[in-house]
Amino acid sequence: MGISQTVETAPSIADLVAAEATTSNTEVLQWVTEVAELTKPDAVVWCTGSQDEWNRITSEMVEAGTLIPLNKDLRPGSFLARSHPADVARVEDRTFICSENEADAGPTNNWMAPDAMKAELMPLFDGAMRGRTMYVVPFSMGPVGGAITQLGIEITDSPYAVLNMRIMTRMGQAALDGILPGGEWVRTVHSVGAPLEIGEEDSAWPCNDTKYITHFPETLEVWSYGSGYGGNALLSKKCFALRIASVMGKNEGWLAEHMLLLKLTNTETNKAYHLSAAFPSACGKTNLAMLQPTIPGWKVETIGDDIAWLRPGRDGRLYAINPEAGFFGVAPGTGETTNPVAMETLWGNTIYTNVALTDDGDVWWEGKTDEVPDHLIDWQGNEWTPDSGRVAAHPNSRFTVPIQQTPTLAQDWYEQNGVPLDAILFGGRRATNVPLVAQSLSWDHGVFVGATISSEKTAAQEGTVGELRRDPFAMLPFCGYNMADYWGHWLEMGETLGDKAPKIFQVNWFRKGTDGRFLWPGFGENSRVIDWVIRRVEGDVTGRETAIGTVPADGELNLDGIRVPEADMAELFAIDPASWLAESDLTEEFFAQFGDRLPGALQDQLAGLRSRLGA
Ligand SMILES: Nc1nc2c(ncn2[C@@H]2O[C@H](COP(=O)(O)OP(=O)(O)OP(=O)(O)O)[C@@H](O)[C@H]2O)c(=O)[nH]1
Ligand SMILES: O=C([O-])CC(=O)C(=O)O
Ligand SMILES: [Mn+2]
Repeated sequence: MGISQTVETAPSIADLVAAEATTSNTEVLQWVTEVAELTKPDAVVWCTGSQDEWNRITSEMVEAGTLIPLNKDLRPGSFLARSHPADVARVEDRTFICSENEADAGPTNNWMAPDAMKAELMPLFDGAMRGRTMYVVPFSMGPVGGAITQLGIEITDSPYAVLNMRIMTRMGQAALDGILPGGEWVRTVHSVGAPLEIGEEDSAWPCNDTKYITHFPETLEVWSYGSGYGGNALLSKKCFALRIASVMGKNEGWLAEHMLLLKLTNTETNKAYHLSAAFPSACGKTNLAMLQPTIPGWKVETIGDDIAWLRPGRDGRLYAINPEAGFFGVAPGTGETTNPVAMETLWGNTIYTNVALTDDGDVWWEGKTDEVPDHLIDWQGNEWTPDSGRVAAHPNSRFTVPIQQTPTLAQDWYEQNGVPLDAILFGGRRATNVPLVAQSLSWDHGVFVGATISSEKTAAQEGTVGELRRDPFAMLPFCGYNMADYWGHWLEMGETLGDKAPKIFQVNWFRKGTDGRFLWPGFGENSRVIDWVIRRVEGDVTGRETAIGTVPADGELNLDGIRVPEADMAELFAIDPASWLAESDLTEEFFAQFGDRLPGALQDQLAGLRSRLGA
């Protein structure tokens, strides 16, 4: 039903909202009505998450030219979307934490006072959905009713966002029914910021040069304007599940983390372990989550690839869930040899964004196959041949696919109350300095290690690829409050967990030789590192203590069946005190910006490191 129909008594916006409403919760109805009155859409659709709804929206988008259906025999139920060439990644400089007090956002976030931000946003949202349909998308992060689960609603004028949300979350009626009067839920609003005049033709990827990704942690709201790209538009993901949830967790005694989650089973003893790992964007979470061990003795199953919520359980251990229901993964570099599990997962029902199209209606990206096709349509819709001199797929091109298609999915993904964690890994992309693996000397030292992670920039955020930046806990762009308070919260969690706390390790798959090649083969071979990690957890190996942590002693890392030259192995574990001292100076500078909010325990850890390095 549209308000553009020429009847004398055009229905009011409130009527439009109420007519199709699938809830009687007055708080929800009132909020949806307010947003509709502000944004002035032509129509309102309450999403139920049904297959019919999916079919209808995909057909409409194919007709509008926004989605290209892929060859049904090769990729059933799958589509390609090409974004605007300037709307391809998260926009961190346009991302704001709008807490009442600036100090609560901390020095690593852009901040604006909530009232000031709302005053800036409201004129933009006023009429932003004109000529478009407003979708009301209820979703659950985690199994509905679970101990760690949270609920939210995204209002969006992007059907692309709706389809992605249906894959990425438990979206639909059950989530809406779970929102009880007076209950806690997160309100998120998204507009591509491209209202249509009557008769104006739409573009395939509407967006706006002006972009705002704004978070209001005190009122549990997200307002996102101007971008259709995943991390900016799928508000369940980085906006809610990390930025807002990290604040909820701080207040309620849990943690929202940029972590993959996996289950490991020792095939001899049948004992199961759970491990989470925080690596910055495009630094290997999806790959590790789908690890295919190259050594015998381990079965690896996937639980999550990007976000984990952690909460102490009744038995005093730390429990984790993957709040999401799909993967929004980096396409380039994903291939049969690097990540066969992902390739199998992608058999169908997938939305591809900014990859290349083959002549037979399939998708391609750099690294998908060894041989490069002779002809493609590139991510911008142009003819492409291998001598075009440019990439066929955007470096941050992505696939969105339901987690349930993963052949290695652990039954634990369905666990209402999560899985107990045995180990936590922190990592980054470091060409130098950081060894392949090192165990932290204590929980506090582990928090220090997490707090001081730096990594080379990737294509997942705008900016210069390769530049080294601090990315504490891989949360630099995702922590919704003062990072120093966040470290304090982690330190407190260690006190709460005591000797039931998971063990903390640092890893680096990306160390390079002077010739620029990776020293470690990575991917499936990372199982050798995980194997050592679990043997440390069990106390089966002693390791060798160094200034920066405990590394495998000679012979402890299983290298059966691979050939890494001895010189490379030595370089992978080389710890150069001079460069670590130089790094300590940078850490001191980095810490200084937090002033007296920096927990004293981290200062102590820095002093301890320097003294172990012989300073
Ligand atoms: N050399 C090397 N490259 C790796 C390894 N694991 C992953 N990569 C590459 O790193 C890139 C990103 O990997 P992903 O697993 O998609 O990264 P992610 O952390 O899930 O990224 P986000 O979805 O942005 O959070 C891909 O190009 C991978 O091929 C590894 O062990 N060694
Ligand atoms: O948020 C996104 O757009 C994709 C992602 O996982 C990341 O960048 O970490
Ligand atoms: Mn991520």
